[in-house]
Amino acid sequence: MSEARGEIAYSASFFSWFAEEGKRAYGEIIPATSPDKRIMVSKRPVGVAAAITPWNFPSAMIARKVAPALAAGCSIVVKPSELTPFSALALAKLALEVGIPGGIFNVVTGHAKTIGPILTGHPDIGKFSFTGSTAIGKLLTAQCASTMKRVSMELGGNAPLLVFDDADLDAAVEGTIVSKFRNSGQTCVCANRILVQDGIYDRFAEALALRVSELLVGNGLDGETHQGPLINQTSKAKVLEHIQDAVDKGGVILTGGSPHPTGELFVTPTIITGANDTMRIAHEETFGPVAALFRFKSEREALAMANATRSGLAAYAFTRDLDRFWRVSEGLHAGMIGINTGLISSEVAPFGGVKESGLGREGSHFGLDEYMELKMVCVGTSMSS
Ligand SMILES: NC(=O)c1ccc[n+]([C@@H]2O[C@H](COP(=O)([O-])OP(=O)(O)OC[C@H]3O[C@@H](n4cnc5c(N)ncnc54)[C@H](O)[C@@H]3O)[C@@H](O)[C@H]2O)c1
Ligand SMILES: O=CCCC(=O)O
Repeated sequence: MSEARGEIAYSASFFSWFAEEGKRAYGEIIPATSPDKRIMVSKRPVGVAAAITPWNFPSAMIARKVAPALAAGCSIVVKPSELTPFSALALAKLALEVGIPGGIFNVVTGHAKTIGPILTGHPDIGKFSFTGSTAIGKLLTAQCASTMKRVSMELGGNAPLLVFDDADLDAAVEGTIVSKFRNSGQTCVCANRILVQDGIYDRFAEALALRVSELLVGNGLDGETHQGPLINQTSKAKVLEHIQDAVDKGGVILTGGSPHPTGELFVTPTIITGANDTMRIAHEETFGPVAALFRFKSEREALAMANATRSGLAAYAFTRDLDRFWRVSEGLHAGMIGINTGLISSEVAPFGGVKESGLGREGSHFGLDEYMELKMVCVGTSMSS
């Protein structure tokens, strides 16, 4: 319940922010190369936008697209995940109630493979924005090519979280909990690989395992609960497979490691030490409450391990060394870097990835540009200055 309340406040923040930012969609006057010309650039709405969104954060992932689309002057059609259609319908109903005219914010629920090609292939749709898995993102990007739509892709991650010997241990433990266990490990920016330097590894593992074993797993409607269920059986099976695979390849479970008795979709928050590169958890997004701890010796080795992935959404590092902060934040290949924090998302900051984690940004003034085109007007004039 507390996560859900947080998500709704987060969703609302995008509407407030973009409602203001729409006022600042300024163009430019550019000095021309000859005295008898004037050059004006304005920002225009890209036209009808379409979006397909995932089940995790079923309101916020829609708000991050609809708010800038409306601020830019676009109407939008959203197809939410079939697992969470009601959040989208509730948002559309609220839009009507606050006076947004019918037909501006539209929701279509139904069969993804039927609706998808219409949204990606319709010539009257100027912009397609997707949040979801990398595999589906690639498919939909290819579909958009036929009409050369503007595309935004917010895709999967495999975030590294680096803990250096000089880190504040308590801050690193708390930051890891926030990053790894938010929404029971089901966020695209969740730390997926925890890389810990040799000198602090054992102390960090012990302190993290203690804190994680104290997390309260239970019915999400109980106010005190920290960890709720996974979305479905497929997701739970994948999480348990990652745990088993890690154990088979030499990993040691410090806490958790099994389903949780609360209900059939629950997994006990898990810490695994001795993680290595042969494990599935090193290469695949786990999307569940499992933290695998890899060991490294040098900063150079840590950066090489962190960047050895085709994903590039978020990355985190815990250090108190100022020079290291600069080297690491510049050396990590990700669209978003958290230094000494596990929580990086907000409506004012650009959210998005590099490499196969996607294209484009949501939030901030960059997020508004995703729904606007530049139009240049070059004017001939008899005035020479
Ligand atoms: N980068 C981000 O901002 C961000 C945010 C949230 C989630 N994600 C990613 O989303 C994934 C989890 O969400 P998911 O399981 O819903 O992802 P998913 O890719 O399975 O589904 C996302 C959406 O695509 C639709 N879809 C599936 N197949 C389709 C097809 N063939 N044609 C058209 N639409 C299709 C689904 O119905 C759903 O609405 C994770 O990989 C996570 O990292 C990324
Ligand atoms: O799951 C991805 C979105 C979570 C966030 O906005 O921080």
